[in-house]
Amino acid sequence: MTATKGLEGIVAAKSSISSIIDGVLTYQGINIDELAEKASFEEVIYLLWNGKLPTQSELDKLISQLGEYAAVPNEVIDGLRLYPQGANSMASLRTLVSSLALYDEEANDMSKEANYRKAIKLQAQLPTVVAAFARLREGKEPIAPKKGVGVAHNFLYMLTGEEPAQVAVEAMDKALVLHADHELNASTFAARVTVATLSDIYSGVTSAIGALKGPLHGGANEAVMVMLDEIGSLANVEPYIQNKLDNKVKIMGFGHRVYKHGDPRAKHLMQMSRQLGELKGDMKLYEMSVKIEELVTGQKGLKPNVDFYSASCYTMLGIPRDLFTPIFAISRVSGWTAHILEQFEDNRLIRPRAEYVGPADQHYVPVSERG
Ligand SMILES: CC(=O)SCCNC(=O)CCNC(=O)[C@H](O)C(C)(C)COP(=O)(O)OP(=O)(O)OC[C@H]1O[C@@H](n2cnc3c(N)ncnc32)[C@H](O)[C@@H]1OP(=O)(O)O
Ligand SMILES: O=C([O-])CC(=O)C(=O)O
Repeated sequence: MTATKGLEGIVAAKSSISSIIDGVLTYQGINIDELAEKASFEEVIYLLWNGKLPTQSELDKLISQLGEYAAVPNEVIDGLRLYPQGANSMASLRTLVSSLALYDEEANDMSKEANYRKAIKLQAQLPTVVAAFARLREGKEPIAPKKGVGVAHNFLYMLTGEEPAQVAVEAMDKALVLHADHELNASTFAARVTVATLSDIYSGVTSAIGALKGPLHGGANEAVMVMLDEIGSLANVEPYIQNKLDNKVKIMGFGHRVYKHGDPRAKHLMQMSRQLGELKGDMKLYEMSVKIEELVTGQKGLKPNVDFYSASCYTMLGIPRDLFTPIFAISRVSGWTAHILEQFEDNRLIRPRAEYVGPADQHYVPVSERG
């Protein structure tokens, strides 16, 4: 038995949800470039869960169900009020999702219908709890979700308490489409491992949030913004990045386990970053990002991934940087739940082996005789 570090190249599941073949990403066989330009996030959610694009009435029904389930139990919000000041946003989201399960009477109902309903609830409620987290820590009361609007619109509304600009809704919607699913990424794998024990969907999503939090995965979008803030100006990009590269420090938002010639989602976010900069009349973050890309790609051959340009986009939408990874979760919960439902359809416990590299032929030594 020989271990493959990081399971690189190991095919660990069959899935018909999304694919990455020769650097091309599809959701249910539809190229991400097409979906980014044409699909709404709600259409993508339906596509991931049902394997086909919705008809108008199916789409209307999903939007209405998302609106119906978006309010969260008061107890969950009351619990959130007790979280310590300065609590980490992803740790808070992890706890919030776990606590949502406590107040869902069907949390442990493993029927197909209940699991599909819980997928809708999770998709509906994540934006609500992220917005409530963001408001409460600023001393503001949470805003109740609206009915009949899409996830992007509702999230921005609940965050700010104001009707969001159309351009902001469109940008957020596209970002949600681009982040929705990605084959067997680390958080999705964590979700599938968890539910393959026949644990519940909330446990699967809680595991996934824990995995997404790390800076080698979803946490990289916040880390990119930390870097941009540290750099501070276009003039400082070159000395800052050169120093990191010379010292073999990883540049957040670059590289990918699967894509070796570039992440197809990055170009859409790059374009969005430029457009938002133009609209704002402030190109600083976009220009800094382009300069970083020139240096990192030029010297290391590493290309930006989905997390790189999303950082400048979200900042230009006025979103605090520690909400970037929770926003990733608001989108990816569609993919996590699709994978969980797929796992339940044809489940088998996921239990790989380890290559033992510890000592052999050891014996118990009484504590009094240990050196
Ligand atoms: C949504 C997502 O999860 S997208 C990924 C988000 N993560 C990031 O942006 C964090 C930065 N990137 C990385 O850490 C990596 O590229 C990962 C985690 C995404 C992929 O990792 P792996 O496939 O395991 O590659 P690994 O970390 O082994 O890197 C291979 C080599 O490239 C280098 N490398 C990889 N990424 C970077 C980077 N961002 N900056 C500088 N060097 C890098 C490594 O240092 C390593 O060099 P070495 O062989 O000289 O030691
Ligand atoms: O697939 C991966 O390893 C990481 C990634 O890009 C994602 O989850 O979107």
